[in-house]
Amino acid sequence: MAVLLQAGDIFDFTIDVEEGVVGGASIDAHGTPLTDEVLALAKSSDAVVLGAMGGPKWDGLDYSIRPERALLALRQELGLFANLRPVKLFAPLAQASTLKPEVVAGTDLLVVRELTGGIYFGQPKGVTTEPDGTERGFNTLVYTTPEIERIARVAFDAARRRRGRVTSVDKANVLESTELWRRVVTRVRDEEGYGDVELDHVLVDNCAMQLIRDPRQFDVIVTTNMFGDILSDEAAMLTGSIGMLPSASLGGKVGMYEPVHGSAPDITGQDKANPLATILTVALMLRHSFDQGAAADCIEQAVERVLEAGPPHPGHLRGEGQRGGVQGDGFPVGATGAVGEEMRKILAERLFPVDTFGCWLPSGPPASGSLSVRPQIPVEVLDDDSFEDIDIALFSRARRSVPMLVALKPLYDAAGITRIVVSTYQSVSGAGRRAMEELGKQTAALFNSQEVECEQFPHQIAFNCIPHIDSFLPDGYTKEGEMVRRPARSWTTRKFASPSPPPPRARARLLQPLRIHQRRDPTKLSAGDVRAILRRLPACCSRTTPRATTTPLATQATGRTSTYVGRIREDDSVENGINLWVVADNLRKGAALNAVQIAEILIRDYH
Ligand SMILES: NC(=O)c1ccc[n+]([C@@H]2O[C@H](COP(=O)([O-])OP(=O)(O)OC[C@H]3O[C@@H](n4cnc5c(N)ncnc54)[C@H](O)[C@@H]3O)[C@@H](O)[C@H]2O)c1
Ligand SMILES: CC(C)[C@H](C(=O)O)[C@@H](O)C(=O)O
Repeated sequence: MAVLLQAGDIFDFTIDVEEGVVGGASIDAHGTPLTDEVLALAKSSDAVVLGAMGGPKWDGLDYSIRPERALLALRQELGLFANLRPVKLFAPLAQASTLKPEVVAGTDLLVVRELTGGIYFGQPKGVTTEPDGTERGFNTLVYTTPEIERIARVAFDAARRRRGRVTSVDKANVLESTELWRRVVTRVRDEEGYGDVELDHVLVDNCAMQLIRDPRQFDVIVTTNMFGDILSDEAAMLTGSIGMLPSASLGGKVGMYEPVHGSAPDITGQDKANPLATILTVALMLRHSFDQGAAADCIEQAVERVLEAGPPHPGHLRGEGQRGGVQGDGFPVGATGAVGEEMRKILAERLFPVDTFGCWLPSGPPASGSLSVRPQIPVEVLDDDSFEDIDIALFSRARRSVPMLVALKPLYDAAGITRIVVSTYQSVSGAGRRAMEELGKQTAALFNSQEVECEQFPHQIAFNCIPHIDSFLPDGYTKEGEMVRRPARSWTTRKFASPSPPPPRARARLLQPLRIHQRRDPTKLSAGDVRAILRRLPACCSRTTPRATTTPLATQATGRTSTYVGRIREDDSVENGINLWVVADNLRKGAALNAVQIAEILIRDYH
């Protein structure tokens, strides 16, 4: 949901989301895996995203009311006969597969699985008892020509958009129904104008072997319901984890989008499940059902960049919960402060590859209850010996200039900048946890008509804006102003102007909007040029608002890693001037993430 909402934010679309309960949760609540209401809701939607269902709790139930029946019923009721399962190795995960990297490198195939026929739905089926007491279980593998024709067309059409090659997988040497499958697929190719698509037939047992021998030989694999189920789980391991595989079930009016994996009951509640298959499934939905190809591309690129930034340990990808990369310890310093807390969250989110985490405090014992991390991690006081046997120590101070420079660097590279005039509006969070607590206390006091107490700030900060931050330097500027100027100066040898007016401390809790007047020389950039340059940055670095007049808001950036840039205008008060409005999460982007990203680069490039 968070990915969907954020994609909507960036690409300016809204998708109304309603949730329905299916599978085990529905059995528990309503005694049936799929209620009429939820089926009607699915039918009246434009698309359905399905979470996995099933688990040992319901395994003893009669087949007709098992959780998985909901899935099969939805597929059948929605007419979703074509299940597309793209199997693409993200390059950073070549090492994550249990197969050799040189075998899996370049894997990019599509399994087109027939989804509403075959042995899953064939009649008769069941378990009967013979007169002598012997039990007899049976299912029927049945396919009709129309069922095979329509899935063959899907495969040929898909191959035309890819590398033009279809491998049809069957068991025609033994099973009559799949001998029919082979004949019909060949006829569709020859008689329906798909002569440009290369077709070959492979027996399923051979295909299972070929997939792990040389996956690059495959482009599109089209196969029956059960073979598709099995081969796609096998193919998942080419990508490093079953937690990487999305799927789209198509064919009816409403598309359904399902990660390939199941409910992973063996890792329930352990915070180890890989969410990327579901995230990539949302991308497929945006592409196929909502014509939002750009948003889908952006999500897929974001996944790739996350994997590039810090290759997670293969075990963690597969849900084994190990961490690797650096066989040692990682310690954030000052980890109980606001920045430290944010840094710990980021380390966990990005599966930062170290064996163990600990936290250092610059001095004194941790205040009781100040560490709310789960799982509990050790906190030590920093001393002269602290760095012994430590692989990575993360230090961070809030850098007001970081978000600003994210936006300015590409403009500097493209056209040069001679002068920047900055007005920064900074949040209380930049002054640390105690300052944020003071804001909370003062706000509560004011609402209760009580006197406010000022300890962290020289003046009341709640419902106020203090027009300077930090102490004054002899030249009349503040230390905080210097913190904006200094990094910008070191970034380029050119001269930068002083912040003007002096940066005020605003009462917003978390965010740090920066307003930049920028003049550059010698190349002239229009507002459109600037927008185009910033749009080319990866979404995880910077986002421009969809319309020229939209101003990014503090609330938009809260908890996000991007720098948001909007209201890009030409400034006619100076030659070649540009005005930008830049917003970022002060703690996350300006302070905590930076140190973590630097550590990730160190591990990636130098470890
Ligand atoms: N679409 C669905 O709803 C769906 C699909 C497959 C299985 N199932 C159901 O799920 C239950 C468990 O089935 P299973 O164990 O055979 O298959 P599974 O896919 O749930 O798990 C197989 C293995 O892969 C791991 N795994 C699965 N998803 C993962 C993820 N996102 N990240 C990391 N590791 C992951 C699991 O921990 C497990 O070790 C069964 O009840 C089955 O019917 C549901
Ligand atoms: C849970 C089960 C019914 C389902 C299937 O066999 O289709 C699953 O394995 C899948 O791959 O989606």
